[in-house]
Amino acid sequence: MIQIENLTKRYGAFTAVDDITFTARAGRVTGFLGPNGAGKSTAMRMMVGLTTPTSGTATVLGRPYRSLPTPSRHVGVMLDATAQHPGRTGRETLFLAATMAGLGRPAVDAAIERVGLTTKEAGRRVGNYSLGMRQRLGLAGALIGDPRVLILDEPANGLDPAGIRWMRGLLREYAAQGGTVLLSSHLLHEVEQIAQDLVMIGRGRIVAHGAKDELLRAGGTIVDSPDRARLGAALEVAGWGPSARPEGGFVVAADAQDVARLGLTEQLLITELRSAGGGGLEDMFLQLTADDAREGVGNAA
Ligand SMILES: Nc1ncnc2c1ncn2[C@@H]1O[C@H](COP(=O)(O)OP(=O)(O)OP(=O)(O)O)[C@@H](O)[C@H]1O
Repeated sequence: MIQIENLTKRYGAFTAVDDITFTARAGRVTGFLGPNGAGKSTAMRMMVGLTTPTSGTATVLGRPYRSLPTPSRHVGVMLDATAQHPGRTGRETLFLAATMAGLGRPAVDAAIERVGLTTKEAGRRVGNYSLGMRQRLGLAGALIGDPRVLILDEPANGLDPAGIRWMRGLLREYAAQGGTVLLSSHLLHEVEQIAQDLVMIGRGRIVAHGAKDELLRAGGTIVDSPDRARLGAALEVAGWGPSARPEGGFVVAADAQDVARLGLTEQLLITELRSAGGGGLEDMFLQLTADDAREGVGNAA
């Protein structure tokens, strides 16, 4: 479990992370989502003791990361997959990580196998790796000590669709066995498929968090009928704040079942009824972060 309480980081007058509080639970994959510059990396660096918070606390398995004995046996961390030494082979890189964790060659072999690098690839210099291979190597490094918590900054970056599917399987299985996974991304659809819980951050602040399914439901329901005028009026009366979609029909803040029931009572033929789903969440995400996207602005000098 990772517990973040009122965590804040200021650089001079600029607040990179602004009083965030959330918990990433064991047995779940938590997606940490936000546009570029939202404060995800800064928050993650504070979680693993690389950046000192201005105020607030971050604990992993009930303790500050820095006070964990042999941290990599408890928490697997991948913050920047491009930071690995280009002159070392993948195997050498992992051997160093294993040694620091007090482990030997079998742990290296197991990690290489777990992330699907071939023996030949593991023997190549990291400088010649593709970004996707570096991500796999980074993940192998994070997993080497068989930790109960994983903290991964943009782990899907550079992976092709097959690679993303593979990683999704690996992380879901890891969580299903009781592990805690916190992973960041600026791409909603990437996280949406992996995570069960979401924490959305914009301009250093949490703008929404909770179970993904609940947030998706909050994205609303799409409904349409050949008698749109009457449908619109009925939805309005029901108080579900219908908004007309350019492609036809309405998005409403209600469950599909409630909307279907309304159709029945009002004797309206419903020809489309579905969750706004990922689209709804994407809209919500963009709306929530629209004022907060800070691409190229607000950085402390
Ligand atoms: N050492 C620092 N000094 C000053 N500003 C910093 C420092 N580190 C980060 N920042 C600023 O804090 C803000 C948040 O950065 P951070 O890297 O945490 O965002 P992010 O959400 O991880 O973004 P991305 O998706 O682009 O990686 C940015 O505006 C960044 O420029």
